[in-house]
Amino acid sequence: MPASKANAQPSAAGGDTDSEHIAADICVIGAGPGGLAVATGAAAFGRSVVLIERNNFGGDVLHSGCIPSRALAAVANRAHAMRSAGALGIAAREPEIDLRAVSAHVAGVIAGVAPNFAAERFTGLGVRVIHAAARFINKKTVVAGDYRIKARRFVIATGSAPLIPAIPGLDGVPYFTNETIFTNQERLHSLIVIGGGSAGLELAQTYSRLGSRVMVLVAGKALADEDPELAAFVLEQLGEEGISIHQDTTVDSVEGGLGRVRVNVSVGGEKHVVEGSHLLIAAGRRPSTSDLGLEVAGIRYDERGIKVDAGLKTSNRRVFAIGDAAGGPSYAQVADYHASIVLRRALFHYPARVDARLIARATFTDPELAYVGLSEAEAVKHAKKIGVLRWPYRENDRAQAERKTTGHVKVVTSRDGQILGAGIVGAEAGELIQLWSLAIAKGLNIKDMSSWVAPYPTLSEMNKKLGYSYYATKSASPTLRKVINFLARFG
Ligand SMILES: Cc1cc2nc3c(=O)[nH]c(=O)nc-3n(C[C@H](O)[C@H](O)[C@H](O)COP(=O)(O)OP(=O)(O)OC[C@H]3O[C@@H](n4cnc5c(N)ncnc54)[C@H](O)[C@@H]3O)c2cc1C
Ligand SMILES: NC(=O)c1ccc[n+]([C@@H]2O[C@H](COP(=O)([O-])OP(=O)(O)OC[C@H]3O[C@@H](n4cnc5c(N)ncnc54)[C@H](O)[C@@H]3O)[C@@H](O)[C@H]2O)c1
Repeated sequence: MPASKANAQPSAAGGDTDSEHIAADICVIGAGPGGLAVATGAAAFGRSVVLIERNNFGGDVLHSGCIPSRALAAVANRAHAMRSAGALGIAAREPEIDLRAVSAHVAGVIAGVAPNFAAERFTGLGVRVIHAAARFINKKTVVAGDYRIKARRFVIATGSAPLIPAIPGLDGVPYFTNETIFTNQERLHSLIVIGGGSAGLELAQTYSRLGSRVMVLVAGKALADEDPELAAFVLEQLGEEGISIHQDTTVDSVEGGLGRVRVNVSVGGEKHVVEGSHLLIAAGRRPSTSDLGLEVAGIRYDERGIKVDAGLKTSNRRVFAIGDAAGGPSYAQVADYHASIVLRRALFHYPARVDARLIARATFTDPELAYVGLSEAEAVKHAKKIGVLRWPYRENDRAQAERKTTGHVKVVTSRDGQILGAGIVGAEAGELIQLWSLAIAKGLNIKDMSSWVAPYPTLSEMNKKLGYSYYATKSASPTLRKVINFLARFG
């Protein structure tokens, strides 16, 4: 998109006594990871950018998602390490947890990360920042506070909010969501979690390790979007830690009050009551699309999000939608990836399209669960014959040294070895998956995965050894297969 000289900086066009008129190349609505990445990229290429945020810069990532959940989990995991230190020869002990200090730690981490998301950082790049709620008033104009913005392109990056299921009685019972739980300083004696996705299970394990008795209620299967073979490791570990996970459970109603919650459920036609002191709703997301004036802007949407094509264009050709607002998988890296596509399209007219196979994801339970590319079930549809390779953590020397032997690496290939998908469940899975992300992005063959030298002893060696094990699957001789598999351990 060419930036006319007149538009090199957002300009006050005047003409209306009540509001300032601004003309810009790009107007971004929402300052979460998606919106900020678009604003940064467009400003870096000299485009005039208006960025509108109605709340805090940083969106869910900084205030109510990724960062506070990792910070709180860090405390919980340290507490768990103290309780389970016996295996390493250190006297195990029950940690004394000061929840006020924990809360200060979480706030401190947010404060430490906040400068990366601060409004001043973006004004410094030449972005014009408006603190107000944005709304379209026609197909070409957005109003925000006292401003009317006309732009060549608009980018909706308004994210999502917790989905609160229509459960009878819920209105009358206090509950946490991700927007409130991270500022909690109260001891949660027993926590009922409704929802068995990433958010529900990460928080279930965190609170369990902080000392709460935790029960998880799930409408279907827990971690239903993940490879069941890998998810089973996570569910088993949570079970071993005393978290009760009730799958295929219908929540009929909720009753009670502060410190005393009763959830009436049905499982296979039988009625049960689950009681706890507190309730957390982690039942999915609702895209933030209301009050945006999408109808007057001619932008189609439904309850899952704004409708976009593979290039993230909405039904209004001037407007893109990205990240959680555009439905699809809800991850910060998706919002960021979407931003890169919009930038290529809007700035360079490059016909970039979303390729879902490239998006790696990780659930940060212990063990972590990470995946990239096609699942085994999807791969079967994609390629007539597939190969599945596995490498267990217990065969890795570093995993043995650190007593982190739970889990395995699993890779799905085409018949000729093209890497179609990879999943890892175990320690540092979110880090280890990244090599496979690169392999898939670059179209590598599984044979390439044995052509590099890894430092010893590292967990990353598992990725390489799995590459070697491919040769064993190709050998017709059972003896040779055994030899290759044996040698792979030393490769
Ligand atoms: C508990 C939890 C943990 C998570 N952990 C992870 C994780 O570890 N890794 C990961 O990748 N993802 C994680 N996510 C998901 C991740 O937070 C989201 O996918 C990501 O924040 C989406 O980014 P976004 O830019 O689309 O929207 P958001 O981050 O939601 O930002 C949208 C912004 O738009 C603003 N806005 C909305 N409407 C308007 C309006 N009308 N006018 C002006 N501004 C507006 C909002 O105030 C907000 O600041 C987690 C989510 C939850 C709930
Ligand atoms: N590590 C990460 O990257 C990370 C961490 C947390 C959240 N997230 C993202 O944030 C989003 C929100 O996470 P989430 O776990 O809330 O959503 P989700 O959609 O992944 O899971 C929702 C869960 O709630 C259950 N559920 C829904 N309604 C229910 C009801 N009435 N009764 C019982 N169970 C019910 C579903 O069966 C499912 O298990 C997800 O899309 C996820 O990708 C990512």
